Amino acid sequence: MAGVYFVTGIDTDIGKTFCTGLMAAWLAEHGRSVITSKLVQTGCVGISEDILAHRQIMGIDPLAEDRDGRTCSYVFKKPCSPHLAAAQEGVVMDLDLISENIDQLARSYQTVLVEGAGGLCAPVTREVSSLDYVLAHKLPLLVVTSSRLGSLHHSLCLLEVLQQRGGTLAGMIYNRYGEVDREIGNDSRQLIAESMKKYGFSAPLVDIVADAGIGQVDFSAIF
Ligand SMILES: Nc1ncnc2c1ncn2[C@@H]1O[C@H](COP(=O)(O)OP(=O)(O)OP(=O)(O)O)[C@@H](O)[C@H]1O
Ligand SMILES: C[C@H](N)[C@H](N)CCCCCC(=O)O
Ligand SMILES: [Mg+2]
Repeated sequence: MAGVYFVTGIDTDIGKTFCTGLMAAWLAEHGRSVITSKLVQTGCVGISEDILAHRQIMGIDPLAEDRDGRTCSYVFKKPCSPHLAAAQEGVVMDLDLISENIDQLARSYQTVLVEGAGGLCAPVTREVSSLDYVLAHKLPLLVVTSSRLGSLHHSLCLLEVLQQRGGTLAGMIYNRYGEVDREIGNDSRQLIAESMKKYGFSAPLVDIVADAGIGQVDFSAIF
């Protein structure tokens, strides 16, 4: 399906950038025109480091849209939540500018994958969370979760809040990176799959192994 997807996660550092790059590479490999975007980047200067990582995984150079800031409207130096990083630099973010840039990308590409900052409920501004933004723009969600310890709690909270707030789940990605115990990893996956059903979500749950390359992934259940 074509369109704009919001890639979020159960937490920061969970593999959103890795999985976004892989999904974009997979879509391109399957003939789709695709671009990635980053809602807001913190922790670097210049071109968003997450966008650069997406391009590396996609095997392409940075695009004109990356250099002119259309794929990431705001980049802040402090490696923290966007609301604080922006305040530190005296910037008031214009969320309409962000969505105008995303809309513009969607006019030129079949699929736009927008990576969020942090987990789904993390703040973008002091008032607006990623989830608020996603619901306001009716964006389907691709949620990265993982087999690492602690993911069960975060995953079940996310599913509960998504059900309550009425979000659209297009897919869950089960990132096996950092898995230390196969039995725990398999059981957590099973429990997350059962919980998705319990909360009324029929979206696919797609596995990603550590260091997965394009030949080891299949996102056809999502796209
Ligand atoms: N399946 C994987 N195989 C190999 N490395 C991985 C995998 N998943 C994540 N990583 C690595 O783990 C680290 C954190 O992942 P990543 O940067 O994708 O997280 P993130 O959710 O995008 O974080 P942020 O909230 O900062 O955007 C990175 O070094 C990334 O390359
Ligand atoms: C700097 C870091 N890698 C992320 N890009 C920002 C994570 C914000 C998380 C906010 C929080 O949930 O406390
Ligand atoms: Mg990232």
